[in-house]
Amino acid sequence: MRIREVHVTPVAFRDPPLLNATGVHEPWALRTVVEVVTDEGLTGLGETYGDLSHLDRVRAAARELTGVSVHAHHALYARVAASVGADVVTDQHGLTGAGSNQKTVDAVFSPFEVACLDIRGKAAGLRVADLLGGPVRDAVPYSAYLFYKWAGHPDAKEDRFGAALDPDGIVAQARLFIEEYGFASIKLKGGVFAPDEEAEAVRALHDAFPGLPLRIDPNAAWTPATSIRIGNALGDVLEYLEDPAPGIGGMAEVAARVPMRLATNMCVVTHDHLPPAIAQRAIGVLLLDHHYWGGLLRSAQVAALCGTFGLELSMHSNSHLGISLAAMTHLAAATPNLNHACDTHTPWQDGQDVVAPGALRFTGGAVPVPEGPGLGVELDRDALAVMHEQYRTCTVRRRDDTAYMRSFDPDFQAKRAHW
Ligand SMILES: O=C([O-])C(=O)C[C@H](O)[C@@H](O)C(=O)[O-]
Repeated sequence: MRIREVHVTPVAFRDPPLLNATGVHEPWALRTVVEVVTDEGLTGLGETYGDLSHLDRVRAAARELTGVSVHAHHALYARVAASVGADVVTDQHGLTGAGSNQKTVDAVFSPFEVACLDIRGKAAGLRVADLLGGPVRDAVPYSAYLFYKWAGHPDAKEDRFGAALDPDGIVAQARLFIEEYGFASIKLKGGVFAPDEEAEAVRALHDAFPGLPLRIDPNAAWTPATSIRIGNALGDVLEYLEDPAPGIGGMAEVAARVPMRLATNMCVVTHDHLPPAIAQRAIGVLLLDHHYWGGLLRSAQVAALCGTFGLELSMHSNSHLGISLAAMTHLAAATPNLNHACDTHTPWQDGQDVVAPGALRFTGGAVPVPEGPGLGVELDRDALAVMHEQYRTCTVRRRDDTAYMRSFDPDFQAKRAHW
């Protein structure tokens, strides 16, 4: 079964004013939907980032894939690598990679690989989780992914989540998420306010939801010294501390002096980062992400490596749509050594999606593995057209830590602490 054509469609959906260490989420989140169509008329779906340089690379790769078998994983990878201008190399363990361009190639390859697995599942009447070795859990637990947040942009309609700018606001947001989705663990995106204020919010969550596993992720905005201080102050409360300080060296310094494991989706994001991170004992938990680890099969290889080296596993997310949620759920369901609830931005989509409703739902904070063959989700073409039109016409597409944030609150930058 060979690839006959590939459609690449950039889309935009409303993203609320969530705050993180680099600024505020755009009013629009950008994604790219990939449809791979075979000579037998089967279509597979993939989803990836929507920024322009990545989109250009995905489009260039798409043009090179006609005629490749959907079963030819390595040939597909080689074609994508060539389109990015990288040579495929095989290391002493037989693992293929793309040398110094590997991170770029892996990210471009991912949506095509997911789409081919979707097709292979549809052709065989099997779920993607079955193709990955079979699910070891029927439903995948996700965490309540909390953000400090403005109430809403003055130009946008008010959203139902309201503002969260202090511990009370964060606890109220958690309550909403838990009531609606049943989440049984909580992650707070930090790096926005002073570390001690954020630690106070974590304490408030601990008091409000005793027993629920908690994490905070300041996206490497803290120095190692601050990370060590906050890590020790929250030693009795955190399940893990995510990316407190920058770099493998910084993380290793912190890891040696705090009681909990450190997790990352920032300092270990490609194969080359694993040996130094393991040698320096910089991390205890890897946040897997098939969007940049090169799709589902390559992520499963990384998961196995983590098992070998005693690293625990969780899963990372950026703003995403249902195709990615389905892919993440199949991967997590078929990963025996996944130890922690996965991240997802799904609640922040607030119902906007390119997949038809019904196949993906949260129950008790978990998403049951979709039942249909392949990914088990269908494209909603009307929604795709609307979101593509939004992409074509939306104007503010870039994070701007000054102008856009000042449009919410002229004093915001002055209020930001320096750590
Ligand atoms: O560290 C993380 O979890 C992320 O990088 C996920 C997202 O990019 C998060 O920071 C966000 O959406 O602002």
